[in-house]
Amino acid sequence: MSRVPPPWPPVEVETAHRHPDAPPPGTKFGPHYAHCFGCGDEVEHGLHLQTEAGEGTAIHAQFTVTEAHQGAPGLAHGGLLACAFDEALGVTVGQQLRRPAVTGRLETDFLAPVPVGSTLHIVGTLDGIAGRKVYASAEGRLDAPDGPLALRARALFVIVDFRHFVEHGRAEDLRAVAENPSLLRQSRFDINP
Ligand SMILES: CCCCCCCCCCCCCC(=O)SCCNC(=O)CCNC(=O)[C@H](O)C(C)(C)COP(=O)(O)OP(=O)(O)OC[C@H]1O[C@@H](n2cnc3c(N)ncnc32)[C@H](O)[C@@H]1OP(=O)(O)O
Repeated sequence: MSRVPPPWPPVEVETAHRHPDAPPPGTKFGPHYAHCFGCGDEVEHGLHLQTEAGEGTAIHAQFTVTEAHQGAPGLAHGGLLACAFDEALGVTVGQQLRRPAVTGRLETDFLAPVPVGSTLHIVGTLDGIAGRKVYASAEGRLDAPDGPLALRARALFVIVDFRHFVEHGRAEDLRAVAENPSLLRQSRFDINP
């Protein structure tokens, strides 16, 4: 079977520039929502993905695979690894463009097994923008920023209005955030960037 992926981005795009207010390289982001499975600090067995701004549109992310993340004995579950890329790419789009966006499509190439105890180092970047469609991709390496390549991912994010979250979120969770806004750990996006 050929491992040559189809052309990327799949449509004609404009260059995606980092927003003038995007945090400078080296800025650590911390979780965006306490109960986010990808980064939340109140999710006991979540990924606790750590993210930091890189150069240009890059975001650097990492997480350590624990026993709670297994699929096969001693190996990370593939869906959890895809989740880490969804989160890392979501932060790439959200922080570098300063626009709310959701994943429309995510594809992942699993190139090498990822054992429990290893730390996955992910770098995500923006690849282009076409209207509301934002294309981004990432690579994940084992145990060091220049370690063996274990995964690649490509994603389409679709820019949405904030109403998306209010209209679709479960009422009791929205209420909990309204009562305790610090559950959203980061300041809101510019609505009109
Ligand atoms: C302060 C800063 C804080 C930062 C914090 C960051 C936190 C980040 C946390 C991250 C957490 C992790 C992130 C998460 O977990 S996000 C959660 C997971 N994702 C979702 O729940 C999204 C569910 N889907 C939807 O809500 C809708 O389908 C959306 C909104 C995506 C589009 O519905 P909408 O009705 O609005 O628009 P549209 O249908 O006209 O589509 C628009 C365009 O897009 C194209 N299209 C759509 N889908 C696909 C597809 N599959 N393949 C190819 N193309 C696709 C479509 O053809 C069209 O193109 P065109 O016809 O215009 O050419």
